Amino acid sequence: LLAGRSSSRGVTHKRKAHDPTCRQEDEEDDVQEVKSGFLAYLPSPVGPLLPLRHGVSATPLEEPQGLGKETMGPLLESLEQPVKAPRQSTSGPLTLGVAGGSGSGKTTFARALYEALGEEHVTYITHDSYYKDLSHLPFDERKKSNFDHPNALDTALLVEHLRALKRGHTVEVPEYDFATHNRLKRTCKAEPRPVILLEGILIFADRSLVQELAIKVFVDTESDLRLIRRIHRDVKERGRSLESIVDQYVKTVRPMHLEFVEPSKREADVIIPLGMNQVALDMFLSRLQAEVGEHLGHLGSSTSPDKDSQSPKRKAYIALGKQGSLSLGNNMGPARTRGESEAKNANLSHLKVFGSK
Ligand SMILES: Nc1ncnc2c1ncn2[C@@H]1O[C@H](COP(=O)(O)OP(=O)(O)O)[C@@H](O)[C@H]1O
Ligand SMILES: O=c1ccn([C@@H]2O[C@H](COP(=O)(O)O)[C@@H](O)[C@H]2O)c(=O)[nH]1
Repeated sequence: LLAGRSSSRGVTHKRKAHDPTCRQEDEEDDVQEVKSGFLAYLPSPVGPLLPLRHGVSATPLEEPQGLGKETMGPLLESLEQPVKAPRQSTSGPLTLGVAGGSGSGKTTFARALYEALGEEHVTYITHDSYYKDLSHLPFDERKKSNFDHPNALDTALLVEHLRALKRGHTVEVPEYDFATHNRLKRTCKAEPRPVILLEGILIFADRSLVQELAIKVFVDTESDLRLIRRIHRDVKERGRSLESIVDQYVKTVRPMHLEFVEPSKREADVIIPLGMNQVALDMFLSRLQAEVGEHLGHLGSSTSPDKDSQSPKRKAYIALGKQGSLSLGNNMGPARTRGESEAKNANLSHLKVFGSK
C-alpha cells in the first residue's frame, strides 16, 4: 500500500496547484495510483473502483479491476479489528481452556492454575471425563480403540454442561475409568464457579467447544518429551506395558495428534513452550489477576472476595499467583477420574516435579 502511495506523489507534484483541472487530474492519477499500487496486492479483481479518500473521483474504472467501497470498507475495517475477538463479556464465569498433546504437561499446568486461583473459585473439568462408554465391546476390542480421535469423546455433552454451568447450574460430570475404558455408574457433581477450567487434548479441535472458551492456552511440548512422559505416566498410573504404550502411540496417538491436535494450536491465545514452566505460569497468572478479580467481584457469590482489592482473599490470590504455589495439599481434585489411586499418584507426581521452590 505504501509503495503505491509514494509512487504517485511524483506524478502529483508535476502539476501546478492552481491548475483548475488539477483536482480532476490528480484524482485520475490517484485512481491510477490505486490501480497500479493497490491492485498489485489483491488476489483477484473485486468490483468497481470507488473513492478511497476525500476528493478522489468516484468514477468507476472499467470492470472488473476496481476496488469498491463495499470491498474496501470491510477490508479496512477488518484490518482495524483485533485478530481475535476479545474474550466474552465479564458477566458470567471466565472459561479457560488448556489444550496440548498427550504428555505435554497440560494437566500439570491446569492444576497449577487451579491451585493458584483457589479451588473454591474454579470448576475444573477435563475432556477425558467425557470419553464414551465402551462397555458394549469385549475388553480386547476396547483397548484397541482409537482414543485420540474426536469421535471417541462425547463433546456434545461437555458443551451442554459448559453452557449449563455458565447459566449457574450444577452438572453431573461422567466418570471414566482408564483401566477398563468404561464409564463408571457414578458421576461427579461440578458446581458453577467464577472460573471454568477445561483441559484436554482435543478441546480446540471442536468448533462448538472452542466457542465456549474465552482464553485458550496450548501447552506445546515436543513429541519425544511427550512420549517419554507418557511412558512414565502410563506405566506408573495407568498400568500399561511399554509395548502397549508404544503400539498405541504409533497406531493412533501420533497420527491423531498430527491430524487434530497440532492444527488446533492455531486456536490458542497463548502458547506455552516445553510444557509447564514457572515463568509461563507466573506471567499467565499475573495477566489473569485483573480478569479473575473482576469476575469474582462480578458474580458476588459466596465465593467472591470483597471488591476491595486489599481484602484477605484477594491478597491471598495475588500471593499465590506470585509464588505460583503448586502444593496440592487437599483432595479437591478436578472432576476427573482414573480411579482413586491414580488420581492420588497423579497429584503426587505433579508435586514432585513442580513443588514451589
Ligand atoms: N515440565 C515438565 N517437566 C518434566 N515432567 C513433566 C513436566 N510437565 C509434566 N511433566 C510430567 O509428565 C507427565 C505428563 O504430564 P501431564 O501434565 O499429565 O500431561 P498431559 O495432561 O498433557 O498428558 C506427568 O508425569 C508429569 O509429572
Ligand atoms: O481409555 C482410554 C482413554 C484415553 N486414553 C489416552 O489418553 C490420552 C489423553 O489423556 P492425556 O492425559 O492428555 O494424556 C489420549 O492420548 C488417549 O490415547 C487411553 O489410553 N485410554
